[in-house]
Amino acid sequence: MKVAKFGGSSVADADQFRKVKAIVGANADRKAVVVSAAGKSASEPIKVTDLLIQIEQLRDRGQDFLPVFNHIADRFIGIRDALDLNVAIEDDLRLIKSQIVDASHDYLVSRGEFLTAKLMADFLGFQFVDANQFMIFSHHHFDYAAAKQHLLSILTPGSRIVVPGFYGVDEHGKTHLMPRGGSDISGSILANLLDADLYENWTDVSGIKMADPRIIDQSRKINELTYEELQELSYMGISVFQEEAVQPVREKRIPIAILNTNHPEEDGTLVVSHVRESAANLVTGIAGKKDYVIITINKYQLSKRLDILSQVFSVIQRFDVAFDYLPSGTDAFSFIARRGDVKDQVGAIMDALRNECDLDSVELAKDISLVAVVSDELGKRPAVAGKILDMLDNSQIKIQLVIQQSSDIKLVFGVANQDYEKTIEKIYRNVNVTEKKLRMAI
Ligand SMILES: Nc1ncnc2c1ncn2[C@@H]1O[C@H](COP(=O)(O)OP(=O)(O)O)[C@@H](O)[C@H]1O
Ligand SMILES: N[C@@H](CC(=O)OP(=O)(O)O)C(=O)O
Repeated sequence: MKVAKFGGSSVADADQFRKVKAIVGANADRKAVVVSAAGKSASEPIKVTDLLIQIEQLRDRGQDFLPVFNHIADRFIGIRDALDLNVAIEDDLRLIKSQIVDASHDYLVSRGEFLTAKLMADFLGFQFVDANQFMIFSHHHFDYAAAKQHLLSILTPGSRIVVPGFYGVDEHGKTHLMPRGGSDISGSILANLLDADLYENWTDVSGIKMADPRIIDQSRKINELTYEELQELSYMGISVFQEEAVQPVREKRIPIAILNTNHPEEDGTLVVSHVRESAANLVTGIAGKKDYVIITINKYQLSKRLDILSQVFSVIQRFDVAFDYLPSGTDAFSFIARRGDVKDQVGAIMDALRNECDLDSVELAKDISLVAVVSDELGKRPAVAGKILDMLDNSQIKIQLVIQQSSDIKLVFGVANQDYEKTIEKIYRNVNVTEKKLRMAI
């Protein structure tokens, strides 16, 4: 059997619902469907999830949230009426409206998936199974054993189900929201629980492109890639698949197919444990994110000074800042974090490091982008990394740092924010032009 997850863009309006029905109806193996909340469409510039977040913000500021709520309600009633469904969605909307004043963040923001799944279940003629009946989290970890037991008690032989993505329930019976993009995780967990043969992830692009299609027009599609490569690309910013959604299917070696709801006839991307020789490229994908800050700590023979390292870490711990990378050398190490995670604490962190730690110097670099080149080949053939560095060396882009972990499949460059798009473009064009030459040279 297959688990099919449809993203926000695939369920944004009645026309998209019809496409989903055609896809699901085309293969009887599609027995479990997971949906996100209605997303952006030509006439709807804001995802329902973001509208729900707006409601929460307005509520917390004591402002009127009803116009935003009414807009959401009209969207769902509009889809219901356009599809001629019998679901009494007004009852659900009335209940949600009455709960807004006291609702938790997780409960309120999860309602988009709940309402979308209710409509989709009716439209497909499938059983609606609420995620709070079996997506059980215990102390922030997913409880596979309990979840499977609950799910099996709900399913009847031959049942076909629709499940809302993005949330589950915690050990206290409260709604547990996953990170943004979390319906991908729900689908992956469901595929694991049901031992699916395939996890289909339906979105608005025909597979994963080698580089962000918003930067590289007509970017080449990745036909096959490994779970590990996908995880690295997702971590580094491709929004098409949530990073934490890889592990549940990887564990059971369930392949993932990334497919296009608007063009179901097109081949997508297949994610597997091992890529066929004929499908492998020297560089699988390029991804990145803007707006990092880098704090570099310098101290003579730092690698031998555990006392100093512990002073530094106690400062970092006090500010409770998540970091993405921690490259180190003999006399220095850098602490690389997203600007959003550091917020406005950078000045205070720098002061604390200078005042409380016995360092030679502390440096700060802001407005840095990280660009990652991901490929299984990097681990196998280190010369590929050298060739890519050569290419950038000739391109007038100032590389501020390079990170390659030993057995890694990823090479990360730090560049100024203003060089972000140019760096991706340079690597993309050069890799494509020289792929054949590189193959011969190595
Ligand atoms: N390398 C890439 N390949 C394909 N899509 C990408 C890539 N990087 C970023 N994207 C973006 O990811 C989007 C799909 O993800 P998302 O918006 O989460 O879809 P959905 O609404 O289906 O969940 C695409 O529209 C595309 O703009
Ligand atoms: N609706 C949630 C969860 C999700 O997975 O959405 P999407 O499939 O549209 O990325 C979000 O916007 O984060």
